[in-house]
Amino acid sequence: MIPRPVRIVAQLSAGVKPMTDLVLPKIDAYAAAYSLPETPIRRALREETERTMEFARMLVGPLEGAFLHMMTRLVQATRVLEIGMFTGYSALCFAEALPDHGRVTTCEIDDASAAVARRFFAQSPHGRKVDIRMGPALETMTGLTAPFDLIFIDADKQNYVNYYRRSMELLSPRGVILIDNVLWDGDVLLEPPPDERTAAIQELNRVVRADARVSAVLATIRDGIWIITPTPFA
Ligand SMILES: C[S@@+](CC[C@H](N)C(=O)[O-])C[C@H]1O[C@@H](n2cnc3c(N)ncnc32)[C@H](O)[C@@H]1O
Repeated sequence: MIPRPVRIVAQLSAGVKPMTDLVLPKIDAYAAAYSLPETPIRRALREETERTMEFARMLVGPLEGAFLHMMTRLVQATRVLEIGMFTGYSALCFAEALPDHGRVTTCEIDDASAAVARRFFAQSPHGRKVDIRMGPALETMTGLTAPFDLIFIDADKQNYVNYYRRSMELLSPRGVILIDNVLWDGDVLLEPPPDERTAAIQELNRVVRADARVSAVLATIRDGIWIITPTPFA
């Protein structure tokens, strides 16, 4: 068990900060209400996370969760890689969308978060599809073999460019990379960047924009999500 101060530093390094809402909460709630519904087990996980965990806002929530579920189906994924599991909400979104033989490999460094995730995965018929890899995600990614159909990057911002580069090596030719928080609460507009994490996200956005191997859309869902396919813009 990682001691609590270390755990807090780990979570802070994931890039938590008090978010304002780029999208009005009532608009987000409206969009979520008209989208794929949140399953009862995910709702219970979200509510427990909000009650018991610091930085519960790291969890993607119902609307982005519906988006992740839809993307998993659109690319007909069987192998999903997630960088940054937290209490397992987004991992469950993927698992629920995968066929029976599908698998989510998810990376996490915080034992307390993983303990919550394991408890909820055990209650879900889809939980057996989730393979948790504890430890620094870059090290885990080094040991993984391609191809993954969908890769979701949602961990420490300072490593975003490294995660993106390794993801491009692991991605299936028909796959998609999704990267979360790439508007960083609007701070991507600030020049000079106020801190290292903002600078890291600005750098990632420049790297993706300049990458001639991919087509990419920076979608303004929640805190901004890159949708990237390994197909050059013709
Ligand atoms: C934004 S949260 C993930 C939220 C999750 N995707 C969800 O929607 O429920 C980021 C997570 O990444 C983890 N993390 C931070 N640095 C990491 C690293 N180097 N390797 C693996 N996990 C890391 C943190 O402990 C945290 O739980």
